[in-house]
Amino acid sequence: MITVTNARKNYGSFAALDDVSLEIPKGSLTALLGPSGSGKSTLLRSIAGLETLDSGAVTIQGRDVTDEPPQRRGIGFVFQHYAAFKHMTVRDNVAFGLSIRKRPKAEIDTKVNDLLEIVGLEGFRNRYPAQLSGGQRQRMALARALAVDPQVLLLDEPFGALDAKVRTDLRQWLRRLHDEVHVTTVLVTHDQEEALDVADRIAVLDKGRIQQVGDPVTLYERPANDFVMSFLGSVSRLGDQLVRPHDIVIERDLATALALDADVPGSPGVVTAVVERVVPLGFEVRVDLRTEDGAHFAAQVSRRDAADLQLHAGEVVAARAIGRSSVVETAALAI
Ligand SMILES: Nc1ncnc2c1ncn2[C@@H]1O[C@H](COP(=O)(O)OP(=O)(O)OP(=O)(O)O)[C@@H](O)[C@H]1O
Repeated sequence: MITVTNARKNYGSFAALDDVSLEIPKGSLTALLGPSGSGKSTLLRSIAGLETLDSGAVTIQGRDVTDEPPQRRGIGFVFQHYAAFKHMTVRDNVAFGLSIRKRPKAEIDTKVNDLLEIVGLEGFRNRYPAQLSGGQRQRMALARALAVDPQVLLLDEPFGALDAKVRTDLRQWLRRLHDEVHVTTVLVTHDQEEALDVADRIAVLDKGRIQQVGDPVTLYERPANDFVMSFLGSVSRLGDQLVRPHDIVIERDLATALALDADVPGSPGVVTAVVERVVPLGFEVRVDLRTEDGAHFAAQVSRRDAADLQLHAGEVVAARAIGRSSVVETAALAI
């Protein structure tokens, strides 16, 4: 387990970490998720010992490491842009940490072979970093970080510089790797889909503060505040409520919508709006809407519902939200 207690870090008068406390369970894959400048990297680097906290404490597996240098914290670190030794082969790059610790050659060979297999680079051991793709370089970086059996693996946007397809492949690969090696892993990302996809737990940061910590389902279904809700997925604003575009049911009968609305306590009520666009998104259809007072929002419905409803631009609809994180229903009124 990693604990961070009351961590503060200021740059001048700017608080990059503003009293952050966090527990990262042993063996978990925890994502630090937040927008640019929210303090994710500062928090990760403080766990690594690459930043010194102004106040607060960090423990790793029960040991207070607040005043320990990075090399004594038992961590492996992978950055967005991996600084590989260009003149060394993949094998030597992965072996580096073991070689400087003067491990016996046979042990190094076995370990490096195992790691290259785990990261799927067995056939690349004699190549140089320049002869690898970006994704392969990041996998080499992970093998190198894992070589010294770290207690904790810290990843700062490790796939941030890669294109979308490689990113998606690598995050699924990282999840499988984690299930295999079980090393406590902390992943910094600004990509909510990446966090929801790979992490067991997500800590959402904004303005140097933790907004919520929980498993992906809890954060998505029961966000602690509007910031978390908006950051973890698209939202529509209906009246003064935030709702997920998915949580919208469209009917063509306004009277039914009003009757349903009356049954739901806490509903923000029926909002009438004009359909602006009907956008096919593959499995689903997004319906862009505009309320009478000019506010834009979107509903997302299944292709089948969209086909049944035969919605067209220009029609007046009535949107109904029954709760910020529960089902929202929209009734359409043909004109
Ligand atoms: N060495 C520094 N000197 C001054 N300000 C800094 C320094 N390092 C970080 N900051 C500031 O602290 C804030 C938090 O930075 P941090 O890198 O932790 O954010 P982040 O959430 O990781 O953002 P990003 O996703 O853009 O990397 C930012 O506003 C940044 O400008």
